[in-house]
Order: sequence, then C-alpha cells, then structure tokens
Amino acid sequence: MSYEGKSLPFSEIPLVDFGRFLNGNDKDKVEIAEQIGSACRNVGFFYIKNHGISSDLISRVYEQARRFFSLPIEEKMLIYIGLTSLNRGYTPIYEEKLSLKGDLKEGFDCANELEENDVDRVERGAQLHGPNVWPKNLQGFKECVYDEYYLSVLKLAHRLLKSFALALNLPENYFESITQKPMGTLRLLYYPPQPPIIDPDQLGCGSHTDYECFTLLSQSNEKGLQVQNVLGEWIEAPPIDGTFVVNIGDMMARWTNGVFISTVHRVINTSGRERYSIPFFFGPDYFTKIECLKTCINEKNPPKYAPITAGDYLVSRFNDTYKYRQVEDTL
Ligand SMILES: O=C(O)CCC(=O)C(=O)O
Ligand SMILES: [Fe+2]
Repeated sequence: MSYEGKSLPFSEIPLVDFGRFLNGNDKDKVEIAEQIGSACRNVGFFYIKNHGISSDLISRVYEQARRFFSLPIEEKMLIYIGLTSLNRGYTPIYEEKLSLKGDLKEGFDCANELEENDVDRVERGAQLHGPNVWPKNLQGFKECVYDEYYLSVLKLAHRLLKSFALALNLPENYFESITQKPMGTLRLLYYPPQPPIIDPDQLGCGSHTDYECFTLLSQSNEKGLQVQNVLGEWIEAPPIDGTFVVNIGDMMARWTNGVFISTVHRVINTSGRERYSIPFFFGPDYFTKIECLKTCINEKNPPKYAPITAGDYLVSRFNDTYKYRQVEDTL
C-alpha cells in the first residue's frame, strides 16, 4: 500500500537548522517546527544540520561498517538475519527484495537490546523484541555501533519527535509515553559499485517507502539516494556534510491520515565506488495503536486508515520484503 499524499512537485530537498530547535528560544522552536511540518507535508524528506551528533562518532561508525563488511562471507553468515525471527544480524546481497531480482546491497541490523525473555515478548507476543546478535571477532564493534551511536541517534529521534508533535498541533510531549521501548532499527548498509549498465530490476535499493514513523539517515560521501516527486521525476538527495536526511515512513503517513507523506525513494550507486549508509528507523512502542490523529482529521479529510498495532504493522512489512521471512511463512 502506498501512502503518498498530494505533494508539490519539489525539485530539491529542504535543509533545516535543527540546532535552532534544540537550543533556540520559543520563537525559534516554533519556526523550525513549521519548517519541518511543511517539509513533511509537501516533500516527505528534509535534511537536518546542527543535530548534535559529532562527526567524529559518525566517522568511527563508518569505520566499523567497513570492518564488518570486509569480513569473509562465512563469518558474516554466522549472524545471518534469518537465523532468528527478530530482524537482527547480517543481510547478504540480493536477500532484500525491494528490486525485483534482489537488492545490490549488504546490511547489518541491530535494534533495541532486550532480554531473550523480554516481558512484552513472553507475555504479550511482541514478535520483534529480543537480543541483538554481534560479530564475534570485531572488538569494539558493539561498543561503537550500539553503546555510542545507536543510543545517540535514539536520543536525536526523540527530539525530532517533539518537533513533529508541534508541527501536528499536538503538545510537544505527545509521543513521549508511547516511545518508551521502541524497536528502533539501526542498519549499516554497504553498496558495492554498480555495473555501468543499470538493470532496472536490480538496484542498490529498489523503489520503496520506509515502514516505520521516520528514518534518520546518514550517508557516506558517495551519492546514490534519489527521491521521487509527484511528476515521477527522480530528485537526487546527495550527502551533505554534517547532515542527516530525515524522511517520513508509512506508519507516520498512516497515523497522520496522509497529512505527512511517505515518499518513494531508491538507491543507485553509480559512483563507481563502494557506498555506505546508515539509516535508523524509528517508530513507537510495539503495542501502540496507530489510529488517525485527531488533529489530522476534518470534514475534508475523514479518517482513511483503520487502526492497527504498530508492531503488527511492522512485522507484516518485514514479511513482505525479506526472503528469509517468506521461507518461514511457507513452512
Ligand atoms: O542508502 C540510502 O541512502 C537509503 C537507504 C534506504 O532508503 C533504506 O534503507 O530504507
Ligand atoms: Fe528507505
């Protein structure tokens, strides 16, 4: 299902100074929330600068990504994502099916570090809750990727959520009580150089919209990300030093009754070089009911989507895209 709204035919992705939201006065905050709201309604994508995460930490995470993807395939397969149903670990090339023939990328996923016998999993059936899996012989990997980067980006996501709440005419802390134990998936992605003749059925990352509420994406210095406007034109979203790309995902589009839009994008790594990127996908707690927000409903825009539990929604989207989950389904 697509949640694209009636966006303007944008030709570039707006850039927002998030530092003014974090450190500015009340007027700054309102202004930035308005800029963010306008980007979420019309483009579904924006860059943020002055977000508070140091460039040193970001370059160290990329260094860890390089170390991980350089490991022999046998070693990476020891933590193959299909070994559990928790959507954590290593995704080999062609595994993810956003392109018809499988994506030309490898990934490593980690998410909220929870106990094997997490209470929501054991007592209420939260399917994605549980522990992460880590490569055995990469000293310092988990410390950098999770303890430092994951937790920093999670904090930033909570701050962004406040700006979304204001942009939606909700109290700033509206989402706080329902984002106490979010899944929050962090992915390290590696795109090998793509052959010069592009097979449209085999892209780095095929055309898609994201599943969760929003994505906070760091790109290495290679371009490749493209965002589609309503005219069907592909607009480049190149890496800009010191920024993250933020984009709305389908769950948020649904939650906002289509007021915020979830825009189609893809990756074609035509740089001739290896490309790395690090998206962080953020949504509310597993059992949150995603029901069109009151401030997004009016006579002209009656509720378009039935309520759904956040976790159930996410699981259904994972089931549609991962080969390993499809095999499981047919067993
Ligand atoms: O690699 C990128 O720049 C974007 C990746 C992406 O869109 C995704 O993983 O959902
Ligand atoms: Fe995406």
